Amino acid sequence: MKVKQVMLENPHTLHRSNTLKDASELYKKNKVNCAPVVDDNKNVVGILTVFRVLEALQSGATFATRVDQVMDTDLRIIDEDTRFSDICHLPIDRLLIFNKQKQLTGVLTRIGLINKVHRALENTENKLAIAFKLNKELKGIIEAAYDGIMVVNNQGLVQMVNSSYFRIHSTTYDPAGHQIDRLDIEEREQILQVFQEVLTKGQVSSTRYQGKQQRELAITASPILDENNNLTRVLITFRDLTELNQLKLQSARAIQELKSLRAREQKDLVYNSRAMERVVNEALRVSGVDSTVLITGESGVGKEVIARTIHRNSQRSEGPFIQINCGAIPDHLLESELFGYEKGAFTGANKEGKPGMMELANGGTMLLDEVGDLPLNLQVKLLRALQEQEIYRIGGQVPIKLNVRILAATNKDLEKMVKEKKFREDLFYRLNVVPIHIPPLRERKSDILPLAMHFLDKFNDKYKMNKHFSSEVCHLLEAYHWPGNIRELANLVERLVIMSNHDIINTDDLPGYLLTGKPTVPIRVAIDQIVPLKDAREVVETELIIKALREYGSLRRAGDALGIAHSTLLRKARSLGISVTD
Ligand SMILES: Nc1ncnc2c1ncn2[C@@H]1O[C@H](COP(=O)(O)OP(=O)(O)OP(=O)(O)O)[C@@H](O)[C@H]1O
Repeated sequence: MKVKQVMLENPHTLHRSNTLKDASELYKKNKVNCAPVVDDNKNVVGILTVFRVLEALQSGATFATRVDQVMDTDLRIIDEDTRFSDICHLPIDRLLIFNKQKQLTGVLTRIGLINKVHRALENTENKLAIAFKLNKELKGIIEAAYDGIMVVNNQGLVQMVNSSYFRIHSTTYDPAGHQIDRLDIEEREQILQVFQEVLTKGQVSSTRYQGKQQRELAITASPILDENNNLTRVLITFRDLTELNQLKLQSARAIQELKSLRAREQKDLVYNSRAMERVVNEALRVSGVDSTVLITGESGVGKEVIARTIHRNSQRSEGPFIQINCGAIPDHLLESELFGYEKGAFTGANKEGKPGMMELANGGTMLLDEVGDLPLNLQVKLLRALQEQEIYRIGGQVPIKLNVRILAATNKDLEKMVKEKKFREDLFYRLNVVPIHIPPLRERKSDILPLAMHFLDKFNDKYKMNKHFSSEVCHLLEAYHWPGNIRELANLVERLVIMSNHDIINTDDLPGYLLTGKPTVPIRVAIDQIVPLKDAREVVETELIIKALREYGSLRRAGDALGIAHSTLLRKARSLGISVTD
């Protein structure tokens, strides 16, 4: 502390010709106990303290006595910038304080000093109280933080941690007072890393720590600077992501379940079997991402329905769903259907040119149905379009950027086709990013009745009817092996609704092949002589095949009734010498 901070500034002065009465009045009026004495030129010539006045009065002076007769002239002049500690041993009441220009700027008096010290003390006490309150509030805030907090000084000494730190670490071990590189905690390396980074770069640094039992922490270190921008401490926070991750997982599950419920509510998607539930869940899962999906399964199992489900539940649901059946469009038209063409691209082309299906699907989803029927030259073009996400119209020079999600469906064995070089391997892998296989209806029998009822409602509505199935019909529908899958079931139900004469659809209304699908009487074979097994088999097979062909009239239906593919039936019939036309 400097003298100028504790002196009495701009003191009132006495003129040397003033009397002791003048001096007493000055002291009284200004509540001081000394005054410098100046001459006509304002030069300080002495100093007069109350004590000196009393001494003088005791020794015979009167109030009329001039001050220059009793004042102290043995002057102690101190520079105002002198440190107080250097002069505090001197007689305080008699010190005159000058500035560098040798002008009187103050006096140092005991009373003044006491007053100043008192005021300073009061001030300090106030400030201390405020600081104390602030400190308490700050501690409260740090304690209230849900994140764990650790304060480390710039030497790496941990100064404090809050209670969330203990909660997050499930520990009572207090790291305060320990060096950061010697802490006995799992994520010491990570803490050290962010701490060092803050020290070297002076910036916030973060990292993650993946601990045992899926515990995950986000660790962030931030610099604390003093008023001169020097880094004094590092604040390290610990955020427990485990809970957050679990919440995320729970919300993802909830979304998934909601989707699942919504999908179940979708009127055109009926199922009850575990197998189909798995398929639908797979579809819902992939609907959240933009990957290519290859949907496989026999004809009529619901590949398109699943493709639509994926689209409807994806972020593209507001965009178009465009489907192209690669097997139904003649090869020479397929390219222009898929990619479009520019005006005048070929004779017969529309004058204005025409966008292809892929362009129409922009922002949405495109289903390449019967993708196995795509000719090889178009497979190359499709692959390029998928990889580049852009296409050229036929006759076009400018690429058109695409944002289309591709779904492909087939009832063919594409892997086999790849081996036979009928399908490009690279395109197969590009399409088969996520495979979804839909099992045939005969492998998910618990779906048959719900589907049959669904179609019954639908066609009753359509034809303004009120038909029902007899319980036997229900059994037979369930027992049948549905080679044409759901499409076949839908067609049959529509036919039954239209054709049956009564409100109850009974077994008489069913086609014969459905009745033989589940025999109502046990099979009996009449044997009247012993013959070798091989011959017996041939006889039985021949009779059965002839009977089936006669009854059903077509190879396919006869094959269905016998439970073999029509090609097998043809081969067998020929080998047994039965004449059939394919
Ligand atoms: N789960 C289902 N719920 C209700 N209807 C279904 C279901 N699955 C399929 N269908 C209906 O069955 C018919 C055939 O389905 P879809 O066209 O999706 O089969 P697909 O496997 O794509 O056939 P293809 O291979 O012949 O193209 C459609 O009328 C469809 O609406």
